[in-house]
Amino acid sequence: MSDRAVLVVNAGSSSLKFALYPHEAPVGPGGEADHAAASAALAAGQLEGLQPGGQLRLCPADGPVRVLDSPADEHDRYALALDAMLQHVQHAAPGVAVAAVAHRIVHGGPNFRAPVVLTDAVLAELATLEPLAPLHQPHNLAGVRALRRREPALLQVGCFDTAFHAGMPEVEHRFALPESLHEQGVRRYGFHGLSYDFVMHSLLHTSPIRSQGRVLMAHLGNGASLCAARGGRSIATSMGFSALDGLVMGTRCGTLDAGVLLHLWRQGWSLAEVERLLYRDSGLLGVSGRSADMRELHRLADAGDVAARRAIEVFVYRLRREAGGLTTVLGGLDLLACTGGIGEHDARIRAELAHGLVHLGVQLDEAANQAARGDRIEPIHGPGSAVEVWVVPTDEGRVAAQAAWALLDARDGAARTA
Ligand SMILES: Nc1ncnc2c1ncn2[C@@H]1O[C@H](COP(=O)(O)OP(=O)(O)O)[C@@H](O)[C@H]1O
Ligand SMILES: CC(=O)OP(=O)(O)O
Ligand SMILES: [Mg+2]
Repeated sequence: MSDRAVLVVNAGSSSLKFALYPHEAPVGPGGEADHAAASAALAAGQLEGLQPGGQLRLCPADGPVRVLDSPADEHDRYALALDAMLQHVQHAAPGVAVAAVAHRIVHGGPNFRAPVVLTDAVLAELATLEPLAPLHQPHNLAGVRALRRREPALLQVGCFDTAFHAGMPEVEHRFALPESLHEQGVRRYGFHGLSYDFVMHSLLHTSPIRSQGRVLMAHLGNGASLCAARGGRSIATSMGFSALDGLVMGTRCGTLDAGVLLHLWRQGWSLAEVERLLYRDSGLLGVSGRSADMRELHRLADAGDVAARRAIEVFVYRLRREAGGLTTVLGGLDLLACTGGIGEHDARIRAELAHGLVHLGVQLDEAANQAARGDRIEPIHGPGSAVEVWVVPTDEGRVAAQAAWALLDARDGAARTA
């Protein structure tokens, strides 16, 4: 076993997911990583209760939950939680040194199109993007700063959700707004890029030809988006300037007529109230008035709850509508891939999406769809389907770890030749 590993951190508003990955040599014809052959994470889990007033807990992926002290001061909370995480990974992988920490950072803005070492200057620039992803960016950066305070010498690397979409054509990333705003960076960026990168590389091994054709990837989790890819690269995506656009999400509204915002402002809503409405009180939660969790909504809808059923119907309708638009951009469809918590586990939503694309020749193997558990990559299309359909369990952490290793290897190489 390798004696060095990269710790991947994905910090959210109340929890921080972590996983420790050993060194993985890039393999495959183009030097790309073979996700299918990759070894498992050496340790994984999450810290919960990071929000003020929360009960801090360390929840290892394969062990009992540890309840931690919960100091009131935010810096003390982070310090205590990170101590517990570092102790846990040292215990779970004895003798393995953490060579770097790779962070999932959702917004890289116009300038960060590849993984980067997180210096103070980089952090300051990334902080200016916080208003564009208020559910994610402030927490992503808080994780970096807290680790920096605790381990100042540790190399920290930022890996951006937006980077996978950096090559989208201009017509896709431009808003129909004046040039001056475009120059300020008001454009579409796209998100969930680490997930799409993982899915695309996974498909390259199972469907080497079709994965390079017209591919639609559906990342359906708490946040949700679609990505159209050709030649393995993103050419269009449903999320835009911020992580609000596109599909209906757990608590986010997705695409919204900007006239609604003008209407609310005229009614006297404050900026904070509008932000809260769009990011936290809308989506599945807003429409149902019940829950942001798709499992819970199915349970309620099956028991006859009309509002829960309506939320699922709006989610599915908008998913199909957006999928239709992107397949037109692609000029047809060779492969559809489903990932994220809902995409991996929810056979009913997968079927709803696939049935909305029958006109393109999508045909499911209904039994295979029902049987797919999201624990491995597997096909769910029928024998006569013109389009391959795959369930792909995503691993954003592995993409971040591989990016960090590439940076570390390049540094080691440069140090040897210096
Ligand atoms: N077995 C399941 N069946 C249906 N939905 C599921 C299942 N497991 C998770 N989900 C849904 O996935 C969503 C969370 O997705 P996930 O990708 O885990 O979220 P996050 O964006 O926080 O990483 C929730 O709506 C949850 O209900
Ligand atoms: C960008 C985004 O929405 O991420 P998540 O799905 O993790 O909330
Ligand atoms: Mg997610």
